[in-house]
Amino acid sequence: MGRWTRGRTVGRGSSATVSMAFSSSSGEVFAVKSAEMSRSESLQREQKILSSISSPHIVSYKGWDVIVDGTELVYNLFMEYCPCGTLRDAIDRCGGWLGEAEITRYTRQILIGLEHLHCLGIVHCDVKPRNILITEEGAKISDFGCAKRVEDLAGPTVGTPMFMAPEVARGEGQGQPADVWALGCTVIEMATGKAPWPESGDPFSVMYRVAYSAASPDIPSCLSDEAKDFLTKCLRKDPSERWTVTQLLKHPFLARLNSPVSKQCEELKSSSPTCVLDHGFWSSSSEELDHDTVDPEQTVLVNSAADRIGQLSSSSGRPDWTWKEDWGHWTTVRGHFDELNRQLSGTLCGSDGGPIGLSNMEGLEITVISRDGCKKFSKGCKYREGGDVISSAHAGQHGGNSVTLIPKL
Ligand SMILES: Nc1ncnc2c1ncn2[C@@H]1O[C@H](COP(=O)(O)OP(=O)(O)OP(=O)(O)O)[C@@H](O)[C@H]1O
Repeated sequence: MGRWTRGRTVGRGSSATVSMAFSSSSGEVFAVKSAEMSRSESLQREQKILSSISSPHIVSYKGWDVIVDGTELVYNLFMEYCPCGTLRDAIDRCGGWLGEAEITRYTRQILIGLEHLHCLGIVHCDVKPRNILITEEGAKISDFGCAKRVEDLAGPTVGTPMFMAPEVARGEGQGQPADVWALGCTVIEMATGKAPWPESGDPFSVMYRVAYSAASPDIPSCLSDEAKDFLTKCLRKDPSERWTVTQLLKHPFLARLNSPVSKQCEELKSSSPTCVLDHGFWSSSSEELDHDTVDPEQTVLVNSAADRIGQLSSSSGRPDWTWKEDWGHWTTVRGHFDELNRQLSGTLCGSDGGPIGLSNMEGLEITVISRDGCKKFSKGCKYREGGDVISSAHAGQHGGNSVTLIPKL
């Protein structure tokens, strides 16, 4: 990647921090996922997997490096920057659930990405809306920190309780059918705004229920018959009976790409707040995870033997679930962005390549580049809000060009 500059933090997970970044040599904007070298094992595993795959529906790999930060070595994984956030953010922006046409489109795109992975003998192991990124080209699978090759499936079980297939929750194995189950759960979250088992409480109860009860996730009644049938094929309890991604890509549900949103969902949507997409990508606030509670939608690492779920199951010999200590949380950038965007609309002027006036901004030095040509327009502009807030912005008065501001650190 050559010389590059770190920008605004756009997300934090349990293992790493993701920031925007900017290449000084090419002008390219990309994302960098960073972890201290001593805690970068999962990031390095992610690098190995991501560097071996290429699909329009998987986030693109751009390289890696190690840098010295003070006394620490930091491992960095570079990938394409996805400016529209995650699928969970998209659900929130649209008032809490998506219409069936959007669900169909995203589901097909996720399946295309999964088919590529599965053909290469890789299991993602943590498919969920928070790990699907949205770009202008649609949905892209991201976060390969839990991914495994089928020949290495013996390692610890990983995943997110509410999206775990029964065989995974029982500790019996985590093959490609587990990704299909998690895709079914993702469809449920797109349709209802909630992951399956919303009433089950803490993650241990969720996993116990998934593993040992006869219950299946509720199929949203607002979905069409084709969508419901698609879900039943994803959510078969026996992994050997679950459809494969290749079979699912041929399911009639996905042939209905231009179908109207089902009536009940349409009614629900029309009685909900206006879709905030109308107001621009970054105007809504995102959900912050509560650090003090264990969130069943958070990725967990499940080690060996039998304590916690064993307490719930009352019988011995059941698997023990050990959680990652460091839960991480989302960083909200949108409040800052809104302010930044307003200032930009008022102050940007000139045409492509011409001068840009940002004179009423003070504080952080920034570089302005266009998103289309990644061309530098101006250096040393000042941004009033302070901090390293920078994200993509739409500058209406700048010939309709989108511009990206990169902090000069
Ligand atoms: N390429 C990207 N472009 C834009 N934002 C991204 C990108 N990759 C990640 N993010 C943001 O950073 C957040 C954390 O990234 P990611 O899920 O990969 O981290 P993690 O540490 O592996 O998380 P987890 O706790 O699920 O293991 C994402 O949810 C998303 O909001």
